[in-house]
Amino acid sequence: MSQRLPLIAGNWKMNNNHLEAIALVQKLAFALNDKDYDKAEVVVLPPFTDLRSVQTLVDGDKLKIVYGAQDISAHEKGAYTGEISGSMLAKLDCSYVLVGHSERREYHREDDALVNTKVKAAFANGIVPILCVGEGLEVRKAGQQVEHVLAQLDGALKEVPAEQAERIVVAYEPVWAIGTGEVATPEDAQEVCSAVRARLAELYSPEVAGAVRVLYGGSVKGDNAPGIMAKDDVDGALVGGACLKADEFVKIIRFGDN
Ligand SMILES: O=C[C@H](O)COP(=O)(O)O
Repeated sequence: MSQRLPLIAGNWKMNNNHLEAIALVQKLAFALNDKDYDKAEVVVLPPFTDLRSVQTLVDGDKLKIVYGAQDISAHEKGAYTGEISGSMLAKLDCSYVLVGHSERREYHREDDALVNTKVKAAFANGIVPILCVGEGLEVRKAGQQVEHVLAQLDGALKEVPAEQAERIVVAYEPVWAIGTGEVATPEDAQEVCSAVRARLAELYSPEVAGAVRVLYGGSVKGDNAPGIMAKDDVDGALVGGACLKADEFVKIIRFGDN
């Protein structure tokens, strides 16, 4: 049995203003109990404009909910209009940051080199990156998903030392399953998540590979979470649409237990 604590992260994407953020985190905190937090680390990833409100709420009410951001600048400071630096996120006590989400790769043309710089920027500021990888439909149809994901992983981890790599979280999100209701089967998730772990063992060591949490993301809901989470190399979920409703997110966090 793995010692890795499952991680269930809710990526709010561009949803919820700071007032709605407070309401959603309060609802979530009210619904969760100590048993839930023993079973999984619960993370929310709100938009930048919500982070200060979430920080104040989590601190003030001593909540066990952990939070982070959806992106980080590759730069530390300067004339980069619209960007948010790692040190700004660290000041807001962000524990995690998404890096290389497929929507960033698609709409903002982020490539593996930029993703690699962002991974390093996160670690430089004491923030754990949740590195997103995943193939599009054409790649899946060609049966090239493992090769594709491993190439993204290699690119993102270039020159990242083992003592940092062992803390990273990798989220396997097949692009064809994001927001489509088309969830990958537990076997599809296991195939790629186990390949990611094997590559981490090659790049670093079996210890690093054994420490890293590998998540699945893409149309995860309360009813399909238990099957996916039962797989050996799946250590949690990166949830989009279903994390916007507290009760559905709680179901995922409990993956099968009531
Ligand atoms: O970051 C989360 C993913 O993109 C999954 O989104 P989804 O659960 O709406 O498919």
